[in-house]
Amino acid sequence: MSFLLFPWISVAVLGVLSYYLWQWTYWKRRGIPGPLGYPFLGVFLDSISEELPGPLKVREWTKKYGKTFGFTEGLMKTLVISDPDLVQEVFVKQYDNFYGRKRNPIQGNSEKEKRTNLFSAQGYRWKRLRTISSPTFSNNSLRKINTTVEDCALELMRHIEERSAGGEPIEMLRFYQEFTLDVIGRIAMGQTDSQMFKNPIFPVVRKLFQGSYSRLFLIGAVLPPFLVEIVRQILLKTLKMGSFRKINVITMKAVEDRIKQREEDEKNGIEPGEPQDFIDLFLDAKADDVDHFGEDNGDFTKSASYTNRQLTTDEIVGQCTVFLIAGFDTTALSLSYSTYLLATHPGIQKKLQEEVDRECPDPEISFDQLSKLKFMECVMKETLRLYPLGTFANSRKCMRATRLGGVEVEPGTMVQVDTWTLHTDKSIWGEDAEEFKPESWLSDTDHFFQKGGYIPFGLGPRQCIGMRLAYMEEKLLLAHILRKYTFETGAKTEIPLKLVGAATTQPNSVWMHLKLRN
Ligand code: HEM
Repeated sequence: MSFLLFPWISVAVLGVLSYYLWQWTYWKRRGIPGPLGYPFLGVFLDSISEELPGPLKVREWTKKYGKTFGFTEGLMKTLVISDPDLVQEVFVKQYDNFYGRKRNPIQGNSEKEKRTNLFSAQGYRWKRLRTISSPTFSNNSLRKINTTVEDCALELMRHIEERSAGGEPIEMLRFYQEFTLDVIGRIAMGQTDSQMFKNPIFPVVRKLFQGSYSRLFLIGAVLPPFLVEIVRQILLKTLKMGSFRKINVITMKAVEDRIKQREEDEKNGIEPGEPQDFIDLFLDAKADDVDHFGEDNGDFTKSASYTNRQLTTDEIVGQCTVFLIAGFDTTALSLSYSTYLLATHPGIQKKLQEEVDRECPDPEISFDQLSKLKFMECVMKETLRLYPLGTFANSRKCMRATRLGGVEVEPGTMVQVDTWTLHTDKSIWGEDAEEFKPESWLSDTDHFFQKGGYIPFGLGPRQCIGMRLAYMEEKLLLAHILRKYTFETGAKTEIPLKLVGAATTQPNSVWMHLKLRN
């Protein structure tokens, strides 16, 4: 019997191998330049190499192959772009052709999962989640959580005071991660008080962003489709995805507890008060206009199971979890890069301190005072220009055949922006594009707003939903720190920063002395 099966198995294996080889030469056959890597794997080994973080490797390739090039990782094919017009085309003008985001198959099928989230969902499901979630990040909602965020900032100040009292330097990235986790824990995961430096999920969350785990995760790109689900289940039970599960369990409990508490309050005739956090806001949220979207293509039509105007418990857990994952490291990194740039540009730091002293004279810093910190905003914008974050998210999946700058793009092709190159393109930013010059955001910024030229939070309908929250957290914390301290570099500070990472880029460390101001 096995003898009879042999020819069929051989044909099947040969078929799979030939298909992999055919895909490996995909861009070459179309005359698009790019790194070939190895047969079957494409550039997968470069993606997991520790030599250079992924986004910086892509920047090197742009230098070599130009502003449009392609690469493959197993069966996944990616077109990389760094021309602002093409970015605008993909993210805005041709949004209907590119409404999915690049995803590794090991992340599962966002169409089928009960607990999908805003980051992974696409089509109608994404639109519904986005419509329901958007009010949660409005000025009105952020104003309500300003006190909680300030509480977290003041708690971090206590830890900074303790740690810096003897003149010891502080590793600021670690401190900022404690702050951002505390904020998300308190506004999206049901945490009732500060857990700074004692939160049991801190190592679990941090692990998600560590290089070795991120690299393992990338393996899904090169597996044949029939193996993806098997490997996914193994990873879910063991490594990185085990961390996802722990976070999900904590959030699920918080949401269920809140639902029970609301039911009990209702039974006892207690009037619902002001929403305390995102869980309350999500439980209250309704999308009245969700079925009035006018897309004329089939992808946005409602599937029977997701027409509910309110979020299901699973969806609330999905949203809160993704806010933790999308908001924890990004905001902490942005604060770390700003800190480094301020310490290495003392004149700019002084100017910022003067603004903070002028605009925030009271012990507490109000939501309205934050909007007066214009120079602070320039510092944050300029930081994200020089050190863009989460750049892997600045990607789209082609959903229907189209053309992009003369290149035919087939459905299933991923389009990735090389944000690092875009943000220092001399034709947009001038000859001193690599320099830190926040004051230029104060003056005529028309040339900065070349459409598609500056995308720290992405662009178009899928732009980062947490942008205003991130700015609010950063402004509040930096204002409190800079009123009291000046950042100074020391022997342990790495200058220039040593950048590490796999799918993301982060500084190896950001050691700072916090010198008390007179
Ligand atoms: C400095 C901090 C942050 C940076 C630099 C950042 C950056 C980004 C980028 C580049 C994208 C992709 C946008 C696109 O595809 O057009 C994104 C999407 C997203 N971000 Fe952020 N982010 C930050 C903070 C946050 C925070 C605090 C949250 C939530 C609490 C958050 C939640 C999300 C979500 C849910 C998406 C997906 C949006 C969608 O597809 O509809 N981010 N972010």
